[in-house]
Amino acid sequence: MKLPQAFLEKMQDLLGGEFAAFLQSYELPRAAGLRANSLKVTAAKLRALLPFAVEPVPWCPDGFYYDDAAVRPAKHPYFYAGLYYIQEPSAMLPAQMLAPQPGERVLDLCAAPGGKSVQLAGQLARQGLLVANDIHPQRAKALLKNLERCGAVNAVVCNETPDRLARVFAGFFDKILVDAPCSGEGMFRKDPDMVRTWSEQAVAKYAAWQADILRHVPAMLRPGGTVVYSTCTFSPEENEKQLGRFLAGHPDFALEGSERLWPHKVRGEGHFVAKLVHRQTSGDEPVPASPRRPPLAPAVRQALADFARQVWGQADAWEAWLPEGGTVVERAGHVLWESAALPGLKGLRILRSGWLLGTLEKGRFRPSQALALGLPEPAVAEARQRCDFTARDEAGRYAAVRYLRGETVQADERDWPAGWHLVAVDGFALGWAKGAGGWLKNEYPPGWRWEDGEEG
Ligand SMILES: C[S@@+](CC[C@H](N)C(=O)[O-])C[C@H]1O[C@@H](n2cnc3c(N)ncnc32)[C@H](O)[C@@H]1O
Repeated sequence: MKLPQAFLEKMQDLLGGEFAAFLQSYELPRAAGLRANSLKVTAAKLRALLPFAVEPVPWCPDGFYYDDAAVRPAKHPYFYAGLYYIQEPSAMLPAQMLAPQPGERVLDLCAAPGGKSVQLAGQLARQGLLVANDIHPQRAKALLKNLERCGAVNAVVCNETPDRLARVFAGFFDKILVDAPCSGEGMFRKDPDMVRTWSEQAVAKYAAWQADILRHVPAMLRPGGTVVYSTCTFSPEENEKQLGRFLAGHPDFALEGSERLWPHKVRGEGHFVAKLVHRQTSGDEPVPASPRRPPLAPAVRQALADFARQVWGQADAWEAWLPEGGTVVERAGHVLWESAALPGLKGLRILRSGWLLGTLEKGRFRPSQALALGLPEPAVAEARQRCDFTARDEAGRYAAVRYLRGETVQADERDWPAGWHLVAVDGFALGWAKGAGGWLKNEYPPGWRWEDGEEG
């Protein structure tokens, strides 16, 4: 790989005697990883389920290496069921260092496409609140889909600038992750395009962007809160020097620790991660008040009850799936569960304010893809109207892939009752199908489908 001369000179200065080993790491294949989604499966269970070999990532208990020359984990029904997220192993460290606890309020400020957001949602275990934001509109859409696929029910997805977020979320978050845009020097092996766009001016430009993003972080943190700052680059201007300037301007913060992951020392790409804690100097400040949410209209409750009776045989089954600490609201035909902790979001660009359960069509409830993928395990197991696939044998796996492609549902030949059926693979929800005339109609949404032309 041809690397820019100015980059090599900088790295030689930075690494001294280790420079030769660092250069040699560019001759080695990059490390590929995936992480068990703890909202759906434990790492041990995933390892037992996967039809290919994986090895543990030392710094992340849910993380695994796989051989990307031999397997394509994104082409498996379990990926579509959200059992794992494909993530570069070093990128698993920032959320580990932030270590949110269930019930906390967490902001992922630069979140798309969402690897770390999904990890944070797993750590929160359906309790508390995750606000996942990205400034780029298309990337924010990808973030939403990844969070939905992984069943992150307590996540709010925004497409905002940090300063506009800070106006709404003053003193709100227990923990904030700033996975900053950067010059990507640590990704040269994974993404050779980053080499082409690298220049010393680019490093300076990113350093200025990062400072501008960091500037708004203290205002959103509660007194005594924690911030993790991470990049996938080596340049001190974007890492230690960046934080040095931040700390000089914010004496109420302290650096609790930092780590550099070097590709010649670990099985992973280059990363920098630092943890900053706010030294509580004043009492807790009041967090923004949540707006009162009107009670759900009786007609909406009835529509939910009719749907729940159809799928689970019980009208109140829907209340059991909901996470604690929130309410169901209806907005312009969209039925959502929202966290009670959420302040008023007026004026912000919000892609999703909570868990989209479904929509109302002519007074009837139509379940969303996010509902299927966010259902807790018992709700999947207890669904009476359910169509099961298995990925444990080739024929079953092929039938599941056909469903994911949006083709005719290849279910066993029984007389399928009318109404909604939850579709699952080996006990994990994939989506919905609808019974009509004894058959099942495929309701897997077009934007989620297994792409044509790809093997099953
Ligand atoms: C390194 S990537 C984030 C990767 C992500 N955390 C993950 O794990 O998938 C940086 C992201 O920051 C976003 N970004 C850039 N400037 C931003 C800003 N001022 N505010 C919020 N997001 C920003 C970019 O669109 C990009 O998606």
